[in-house]
Amino acid sequence: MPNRSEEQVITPALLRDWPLPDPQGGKESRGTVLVVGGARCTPGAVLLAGVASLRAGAGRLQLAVAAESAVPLSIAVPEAKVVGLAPDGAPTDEILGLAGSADVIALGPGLDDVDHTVRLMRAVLARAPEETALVLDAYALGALSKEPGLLDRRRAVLTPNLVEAAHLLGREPGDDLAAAARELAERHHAVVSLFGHIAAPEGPAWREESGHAGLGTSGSGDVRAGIVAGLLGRGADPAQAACWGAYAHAVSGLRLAPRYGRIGFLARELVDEVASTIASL
Ligand SMILES: NC(=O)C1=CN([C@@H]2O[C@H](COP(=O)(O)OP(=O)(O)OC[C@H]3O[C@@H](n4cnc5c(N)ncnc54)[C@H](O)[C@@H]3O)[C@@H](O)[C@H]2O)[C@@H](O)CC1
Ligand SMILES: Nc1ncnc2c1ncn2[C@@H]1O[C@H](COP(=O)(O)OP(=O)(O)O)[C@@H](O)[C@H]1O
Repeated sequence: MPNRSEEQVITPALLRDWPLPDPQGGKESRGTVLVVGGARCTPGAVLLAGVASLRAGAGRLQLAVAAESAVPLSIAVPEAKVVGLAPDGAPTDEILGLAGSADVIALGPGLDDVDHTVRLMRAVLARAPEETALVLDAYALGALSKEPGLLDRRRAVLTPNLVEAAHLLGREPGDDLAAAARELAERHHAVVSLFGHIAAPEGPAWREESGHAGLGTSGSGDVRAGIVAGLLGRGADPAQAACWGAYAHAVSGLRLAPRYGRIGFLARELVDEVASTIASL
């Protein structure tokens, strides 16, 4: 483990020495991921995150989205169980039931109202057992910036982009993203994955160096959050899921470059590369 002031560079060798759990049983042994998000105009964010979690190895997938999108989404992702949110974004009993039994809950992709998200998170987290692993992304991070107590020291990975990091920090993150990731990890007692910089609340930190401009594409953050959720589902601990997830996200982009160049690929194309990127290690 590196000391608290140093970042360890994430290389294939480092990851090979830190192997992912390789559950040998059926899908039950690789965890159930519940993705809660998808407001009226952005249901696709949940599709990206959910399918990415399966590509990263999750056993089962459940999606909760704006009610009007539930049927089309269930057809677009036949691998998932899909349930609808109430019109004001409130969780239904059905969603709370799923939250009570999921191994991993990814909150935020595609939500678009911070107050609705605070309410939704409060209800979902009240129902989720303490051992449930969490991934907070997008508007779940906006909700956390308003109510820092929401997380309550659970096992969690936060995956902010730079805008979300600014909301969480209460200022622009500036040039020292390693320090920003560390500050957020300490403040929220959670693993933070910020633009290639990963910090654990206990002090260790890592740096992923294959990130590039092509990853800055609509929906890319949703994919990254989904990969981390899938890795947690198959049994990785939060720091391991964040490090493997940052690598799998960035290298999936590099693998698309021969076809599209370094920019211009789509977030959904990243999803298609995730399983083989992970398997290549
Ligand atoms: N904008 C787009 O074209 C797309 C958005 N998508 C999803 O749609 C949602 C909105 O994304 P945008 O990038 O448009 O987000 P915004 O530009 O509206 O906000 C960026 C971030 O700022 C934070 N925030 C916003 N209002 C806040 C407030 N009042 N208090 C505290 N924090 C606040 C949230 O954490 C939010 O994720 C996200 O959940 C994202 O996953 C994706 O589905 C892909 C397409
Ligand atoms: N130029 C870049 N270099 C390295 N990583 C990047 C770059 N652009 C984006 N990323 C990575 O991809 C993630 C998602 O990109 P972003 O444009 O913020 O998408 P979203 O709005 O979907 O969150 C970022 O949080 C970061 O980890």
